[in-house]
Amino acid sequence: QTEIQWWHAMGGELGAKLEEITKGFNDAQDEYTVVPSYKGTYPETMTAAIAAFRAQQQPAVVQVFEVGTGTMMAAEGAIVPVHQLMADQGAAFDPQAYLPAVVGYYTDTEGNMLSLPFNSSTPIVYYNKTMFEKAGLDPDTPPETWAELEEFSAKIRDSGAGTCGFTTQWISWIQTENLSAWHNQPIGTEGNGFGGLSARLTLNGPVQVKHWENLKRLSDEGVFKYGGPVGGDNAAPMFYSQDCAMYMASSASRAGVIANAKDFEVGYGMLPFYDDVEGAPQNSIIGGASLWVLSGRPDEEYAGVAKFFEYLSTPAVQADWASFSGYLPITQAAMEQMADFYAQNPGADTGIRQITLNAPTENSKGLRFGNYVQIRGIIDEEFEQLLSGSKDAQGALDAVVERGNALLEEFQAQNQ
Ligand SMILES: O=P(O)(O)OC[C@H](O)CO
Repeated sequence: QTEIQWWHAMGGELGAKLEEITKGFNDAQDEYTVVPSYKGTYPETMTAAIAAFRAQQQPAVVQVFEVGTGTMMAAEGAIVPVHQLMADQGAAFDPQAYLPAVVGYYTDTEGNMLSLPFNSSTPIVYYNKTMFEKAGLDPDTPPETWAELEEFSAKIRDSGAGTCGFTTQWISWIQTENLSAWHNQPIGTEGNGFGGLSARLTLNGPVQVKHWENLKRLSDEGVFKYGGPVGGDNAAPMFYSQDCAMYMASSASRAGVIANAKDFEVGYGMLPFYDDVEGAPQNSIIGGASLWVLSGRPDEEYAGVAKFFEYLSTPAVQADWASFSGYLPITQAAMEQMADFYAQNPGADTGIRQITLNAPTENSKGLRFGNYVQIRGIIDEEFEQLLSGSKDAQGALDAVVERGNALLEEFQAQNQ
């Protein structure tokens, strides 16, 4: 038997489901055993894989979050492009089967898909219907705009239903990148980096500045509670404990929310928007991750990886994973299989409706920048400067642009 190492970043309920899916493949044939290993957060998993590659101890497959795509695409000798792997191994692979928002993200400028889409998400609003009722709010109506979100938060706090209006995961992904796409604002030049390595950040525009200013004010007022850097791991507990009535998080936080919302009913809503921004709401962008194949492993492992990827791409596996997790159905076929599930689980389709709300523009089809994992770290650092009062919103976002652009220049110089 050939063992195939798969490093991933899925913890909790998602990790358990990933192992169950892998077992399904291992049990169905006897040539290969895929061994999944949890390596921590997305940035930790990516860093571990890069270090392992340098030490020639890399796994065959690694799960890399969507914002690592620019860096992975540039690492030409280190990766085996998925379209090439599947062709070399004579495996079935149809990039056209994937939804356009997904294909575009993982395809190079020649139209080749370089990694295998596996888990695509988008951020949504989870809200506590039980707290809404206590506050005299309609439990079936989530806030549509930021003004409503503030109004609802005031009612939650004034009525004593909760101490905090809302919290959020990922200041970078949700409150900066998606905020921008949702309001049809660019975050960088060259179509948010899709046009090439000369792209530079522009995420210090008036809409982003106004939004960060609001988050600072709401934080000072106690309406918003910050969940911490990177994914904002402290946010979920504040929602589960019913301190905060609303929680902006990945659609794939659904599995965790269902498991932890023991004493209350959960509602689902789209991200709020500013109704004075023309073109909002536009569409949100994907998050999550894809599977990259690393070079330098024995040939027999690649034959097994191709078989495993065929299995992961079947509509049944995709639909099972998406229904359980809240990740989006990433192929047309999986989406069709999920029609009954969506009909029986109101709100579970919020993410897919939001990401397809309008045809994507240059500002809302995603982003592709090198060194972006580090740039996300800068976004977190500057947001904390804002919260502590050391900088105002304009100053913090200007600093993100200046420091981020230095990293983009460095990346361009190294990869041209
Ligand atoms: O938690 P996920 O898998 O939906 O991913 C969230 C972000 O996209 C990570 O960059």
